[in-house]
Amino acid sequence: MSSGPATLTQRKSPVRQQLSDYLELTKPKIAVLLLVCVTIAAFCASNGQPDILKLIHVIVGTALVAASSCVWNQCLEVHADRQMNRTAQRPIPSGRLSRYSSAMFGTFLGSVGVSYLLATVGLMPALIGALTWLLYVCIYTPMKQMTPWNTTIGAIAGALPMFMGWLAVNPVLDIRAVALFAILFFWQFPHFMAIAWLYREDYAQGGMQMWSVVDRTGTKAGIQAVSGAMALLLVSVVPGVGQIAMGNVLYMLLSLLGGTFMLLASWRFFVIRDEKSARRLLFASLIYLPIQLTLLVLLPAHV
Ligand code: HEM
Ligand SMILES: CC(C)=CCC/C(C)=C/CC/C(C)=C/COP(=O)(O)OP(=O)(O)O
Repeated sequence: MSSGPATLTQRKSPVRQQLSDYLELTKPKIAVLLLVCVTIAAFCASNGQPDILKLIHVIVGTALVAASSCVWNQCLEVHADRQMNRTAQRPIPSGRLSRYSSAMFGTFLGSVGVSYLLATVGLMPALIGALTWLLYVCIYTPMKQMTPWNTTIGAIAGALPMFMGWLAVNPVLDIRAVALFAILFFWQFPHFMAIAWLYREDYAQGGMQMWSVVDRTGTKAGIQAVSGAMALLLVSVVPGVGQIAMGNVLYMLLSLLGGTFMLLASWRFFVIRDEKSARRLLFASLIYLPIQLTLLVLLPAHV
């Protein structure tokens, strides 16, 4: 006799389920792109030749601290996450993991991560890692319930790991380091405004004060996306300035092209504001960033 759909679907063993729940808590997809950014920053800071051991250390340390911050973010947002379709099935709100064990896991990852950075790549990357953790967990996370300006703070936390990658291999931040930070900072506005629009009902349900919630017409989210994309276009050209070389000219031209592509997708979203234009903008943002980062490593001759 058939015992129903449970026999048809492959269930994970309890141990595998727990492991995948702990992994899910760390938001691994965001972490991967963040670690690509850290790697690019280390390449740019060392004219394409980073000390490989230091690079590995900063990647491992940043991964641990970023994972910890994501775990703690979810420990603090259980009630809101339970109200939102997108997040209700996460390990803590769904009851698969307890808040206590998750908090212990997050604390463990964070302490090991900061100590590891301190021991392997020095004070500054460790300090920025700890500061980023505090900004994301203690300021951005509660701010989401208070004001739409939360995204600006979240974007600072999202962009600071660029400095961690840079400082792991070069003690001096220069204009290119600031440009890398600015590229990642401004990129987050089109990236997130598309998401904020797509999930506006969810965010409202969870009490999150996003621009798409406080202004239900979507005009303000659209303006934030377009303004972010404009600033992104401008700052993305900066790393090519400084030398008249073939690579630099090509870098600037391709950056202008990529920036225009992001600006057009943001503008289209601002004007149309429907599901399709928002999905396209989100997709464009996820394609644009790795390409722009690759250009940064390959093309400009560094002064
Ligand atoms: C204000 C800052 C940011 C906010 C509020 C934000 C929010 C989000 C949200 C809610 C999603 C899930 C969308 C979905 O489920 O359809 C997402 C996806 C994603 N974000 Fe962000 N993000 C921010 C910054 C960043 C940064 C700094 C990175 C990495 C450099 C990043 C990388 C990604 C990636 C790779 C995805 C797609 C992964 C997936 O499908 O789950 N984000 N972001
Ligand atoms: C080194 C270190 C500590 C790095 C951490 C930086 C980090 C994880 C940046 C991500 C940026 C960000 C605001 C993501 C969205 O979180 P969200 O809470 O809005 O997403 P959610 O609604 O899906 O939970």
